Amino acid sequence: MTPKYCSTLLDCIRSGLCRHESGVGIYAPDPGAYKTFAEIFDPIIESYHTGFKHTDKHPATCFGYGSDFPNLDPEQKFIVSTRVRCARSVEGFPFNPCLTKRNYKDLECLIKKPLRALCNEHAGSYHTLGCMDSDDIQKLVDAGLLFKGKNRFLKSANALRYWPTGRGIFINKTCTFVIWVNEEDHIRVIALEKGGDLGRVYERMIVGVESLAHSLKFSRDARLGNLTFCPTNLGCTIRASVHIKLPLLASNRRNFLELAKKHHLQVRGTLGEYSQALGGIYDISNKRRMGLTEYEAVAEMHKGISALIEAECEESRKTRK
Ligand SMILES: Nc1ncnc2c1ncn2[C@@H]1O[C@H](COP(=O)(O)OP(=O)(O)OP(=O)(O)O)[C@@H](O)[C@H]1O
Ligand SMILES: NC(=[NH2+])NCCC[C@H](N)C(=O)O
Repeated sequence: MTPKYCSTLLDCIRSGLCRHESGVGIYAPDPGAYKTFAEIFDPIIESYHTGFKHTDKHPATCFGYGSDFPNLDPEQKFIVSTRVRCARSVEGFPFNPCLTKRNYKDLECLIKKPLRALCNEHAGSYHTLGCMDSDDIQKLVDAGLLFKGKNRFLKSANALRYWPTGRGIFINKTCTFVIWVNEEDHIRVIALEKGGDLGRVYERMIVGVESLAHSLKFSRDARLGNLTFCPTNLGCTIRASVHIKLPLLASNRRNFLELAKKHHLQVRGTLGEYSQALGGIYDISNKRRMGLTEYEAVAEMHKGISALIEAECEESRKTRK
């Protein structure tokens, strides 16, 4: 059992036991679980975040500068939109399965406070899920701005208790910066926009998460980096993605996935994890988040997406010959 919250191994693996289609199938009910059940978590972490061994230590935070990343698709031929997100947990609170109704309310209150101080392009408003109109919720979900409520993996992990208590979304005026509260993680900081200007989107996310860090203390482990509910999000927690059309490359699915894997990229469908590609639009992002700084994770994605675009252009040259 974990020291403070008495979480058991069953609490960790419940989602994998219930959902055999799981890719990972394990969550940490509280931060202590990563140490108490290291024997089961470490090999999973090592296999997901290729290259991060159980003897490795995650590096210190280094965001670097977005301006180092040139627009991935200046002619707007391939990329529909770009999004970068990171996750944070508030120190002193466990993760979803151990949170009480009171904890959810307290967390929401704590997180809401610094949001009022966000200014300029980050300025916006917070909406608590329980007070939102169902049509408005659906519109935000359809626009890819809000989490889908009933995620079967989260449900089987006991992570949807007291829903919608304490859950909510902060949105800026241009819908290019959002913060999710108490969904899978306590906090998800997300920046997104149309086109392929990864540097600009990343910079917007950095300013957002750094503003929150002025007033909130995040859970961090000396070896694992930022602590998150799912082991796939530990470390720098960054997922930098593009919605992209690569019709020639994607027509040979095996080669497409192999090339993506070579660049440590993950391919998802248009509507997120476990969805299908609609109209040939894929969600492609960096896969690993441990053993790399934030900057290195974004750089890995930038390099990989550039390589995929180059391969698509090469296919196009071949078909023209
Ligand atoms: N590049 C992108 N442009 C626009 N929308 C995006 C992009 N990438 C992801 N999205 C949208 O973000 C939403 C959330 O996606 P998804 O749940 O797959 O990933 P996530 O929020 O990063 O978290 P997790 O990896 O924990 O699932 C979806 O609606 C998806 O369509
Ligand atoms: N959103 C996430 N944490 N995704 C990664 C894992 C999702 C799910 N638990 C699985 O094992 O497939």
